[in-house]
Amino acid sequence: MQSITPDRMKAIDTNCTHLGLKGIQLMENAGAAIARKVLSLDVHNNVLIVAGRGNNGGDAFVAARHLSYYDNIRARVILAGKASGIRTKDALENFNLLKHCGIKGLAEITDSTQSDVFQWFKEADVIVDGLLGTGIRGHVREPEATLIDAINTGNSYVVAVDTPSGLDPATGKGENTVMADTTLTFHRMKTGLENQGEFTGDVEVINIGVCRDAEDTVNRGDLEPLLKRRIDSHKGQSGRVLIIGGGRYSGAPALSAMAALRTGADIVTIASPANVSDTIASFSPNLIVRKLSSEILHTNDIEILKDLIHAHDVVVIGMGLGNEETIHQAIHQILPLCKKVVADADALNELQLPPPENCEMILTPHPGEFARLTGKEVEKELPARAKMLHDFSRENKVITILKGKTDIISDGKYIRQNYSGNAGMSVGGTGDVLAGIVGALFCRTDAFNAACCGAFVNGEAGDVAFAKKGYGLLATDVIEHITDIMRQ
Ligand SMILES: NC(=O)C1=CN([C@@H]2O[C@H](COP(=O)(O)OP(=O)(O)OC[C@H]3O[C@@H](n4cnc5c(N)ncnc54)[C@H](O)[C@@H]3O)[C@@H](O)[C@H]2O)[C@@H](O)CC1
Ligand SMILES: [K+]
Repeated sequence: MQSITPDRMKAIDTNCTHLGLKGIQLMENAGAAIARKVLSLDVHNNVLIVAGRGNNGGDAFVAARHLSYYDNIRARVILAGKASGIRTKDALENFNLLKHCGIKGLAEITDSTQSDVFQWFKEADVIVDGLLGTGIRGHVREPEATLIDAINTGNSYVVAVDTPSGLDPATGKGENTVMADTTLTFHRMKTGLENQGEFTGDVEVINIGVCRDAEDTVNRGDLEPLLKRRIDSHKGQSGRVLIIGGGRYSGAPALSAMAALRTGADIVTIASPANVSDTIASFSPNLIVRKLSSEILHTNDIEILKDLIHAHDVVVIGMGLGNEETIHQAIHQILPLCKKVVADADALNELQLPPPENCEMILTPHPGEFARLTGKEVEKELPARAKMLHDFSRENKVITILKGKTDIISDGKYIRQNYSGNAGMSVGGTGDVLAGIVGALFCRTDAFNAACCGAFVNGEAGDVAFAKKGYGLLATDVIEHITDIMRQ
């Protein structure tokens, strides 16, 4: 089973909420599993539950409630800080229930002078460590630091909730960290727990009932980290996208550019052949257009394009270019100059794969284009289609979004599906919109995440547009609703 980062786990948790599985349900399963683990130990008459003010503490409160059912167990709870400081609704609800559970002792610790309470550490057969989980940030502060020392000082058996408190669950590094005998981590192994050792003890992965779709499909939890922006960020920091398109058509690159702007890119430039550049510029005052020398994309323009490529983070190439040998030659010379590329439409013709070294490439084919790329008919059934996409992406070292009723995205390692979108989006131009969205996101995150979230945002914006316009929706309507999805 593959390990995941704490950030990925957070995205999966949030996706669960959006699918209708509440965090408090997962918390109940997590806490009940901790209690079962305590009950399985040979000696468990005195159990001390040490809880923080986040959801890791919430899991610990649930465990305390489950343990309080047994007359032969003296379950006592120490909260790090004051009850008024409990930060999440789920944790607070579970804390409040403890009043009704006959808990044998409940203390709120703010400093190390509460010596009578510290006696509880010495009396405990088992300590449940629910101080800090995947929400830990920076060096451990008080009162958690003192409580971690107290846990480590005694001879009790220590069960860590999700991760030993103090450990960085992404890297496995820890300074002031609980030394657990066993760690029960939830849903999947975390990257920082893989090398089970002095902090973690044995690590068990516990199923807490996460729905499959929270992990296998793209949802809000994947997108949310991309919506945050530093208040002091300045122009350019949120992404500079260069669109290379147009010549045969003028609308396509403009749609990509507007979509990239609405997705939050700071600077979007269109480099387009001379015959269409004025037309493209006339579509909107928001567009910056660089006129190229010829009527089609040509190798003569490579020097101009080289400077433009260096001045942007991501190149989105292909929309409306046309399908001629001169254009293919130009594209072959352009791609080695790029670090990050989204290749769509005409750039998918005669494309040489794998991409040049140091060029990360996202492809956005529809089934017809994908059939041309692979030289094979596209599988009709979803699992076979997904495998085909996975194998293609792995062999060619690209990230691919195969557009369809269900979009499938793969980087050759993982496969994800996107359910957002609707039949109204079969209208022309929505593919150009998708490429622009993906380009803007690719400035801010890794290629696979940009591809997944791009497909999701495009489909969600299309769904809002469909609710208003039905089958009359246009690609420009999808663009208008990108901001509904990209708002926090
Ligand atoms: N739906 C969910 O989100 C679920 C979360 N679960 C649990 O929730 C945990 C994550 O919960 P949270 O995101 O609330 O985070 P945590 O409970 O891990 O930690 C957040 C709390 O710790 C404090 N804190 C952070 N860094 C600190 C430091 N360096 N020193 C002292 N205090 C610090 C914060 O101020 C906050 O009060 C997981 O590890 C798991 O145990 C489970 O209940 C399953 C479901
Ligand atoms: K913990």
